[in-house]
Amino acid sequence: MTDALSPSDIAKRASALRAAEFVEPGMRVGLGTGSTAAFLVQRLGERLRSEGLRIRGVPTSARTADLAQAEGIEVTTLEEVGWLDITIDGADEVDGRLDLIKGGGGALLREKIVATASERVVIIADAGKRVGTLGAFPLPVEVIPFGLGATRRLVEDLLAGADVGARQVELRLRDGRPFVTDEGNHILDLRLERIGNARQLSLGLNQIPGVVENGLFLGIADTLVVGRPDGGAEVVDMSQADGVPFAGTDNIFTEVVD
Ligand SMILES: O=C(CO)[C@H](O)[C@H](O)COP(=O)(O)O
Repeated sequence: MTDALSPSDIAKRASALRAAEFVEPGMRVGLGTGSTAAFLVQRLGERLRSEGLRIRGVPTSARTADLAQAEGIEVTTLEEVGWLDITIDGADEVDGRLDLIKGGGGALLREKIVATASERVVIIADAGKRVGTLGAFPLPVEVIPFGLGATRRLVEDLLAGADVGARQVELRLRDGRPFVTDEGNHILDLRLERIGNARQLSLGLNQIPGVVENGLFLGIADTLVVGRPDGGAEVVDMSQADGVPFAGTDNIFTEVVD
């Protein structure tokens, strides 16, 4: 029922509906996590019922797995299918190079594994997720519970020497207790003034023992579908930029769909 949705949810849904058109019969599909990805899973369920669309879905979280199963989608594992034809997922921030911050929903580890094991990665979002520069959204970092205090201190030390300006490291809580990911880990949210060199920061974080993965998705997304509150969507495709992932926005092919 579109009428009951907020303008932002209508835009999220519009992006998901457009991206669902990229899914073809027989595909192995990575299914993202979050409210935008939930619209995608629902749409794929509708296509299954109306067109008999048969796909194999690899969910990036337990909640997406539950939703996909409820929609009648065949749920499998990355081990089972080996590689994916397409992954469609949301994001917390997207910049002009289609670099992302993800992990607001705490699923960044599986999301990054699934996305990097995909021929094509399509990001679905409302316009509010588009930014000039990544970094206003707190950067999630997944850490194992063992030695959490020491890992946190090493993360703080890294940030002290990085081009991030003022910084704060927070352990993500849920109901007053540390948030636990599907992999049994915790999340540190890094509130940063800026992300000077995203690639360097990502590499530095991942070198710290105890850090499992961080929410910077650099050079991973191929296509961005931005939904609008009027129900239309814009497709921004990096594959049209001569395969150069960091060519900047000038070379990016943009298609507006109403
Ligand atoms: O990265 C994610 C989960 O880990 C989500 O894709 C991201 O948080 C966006 O969520 P939503 O679609 O609800 O705005």
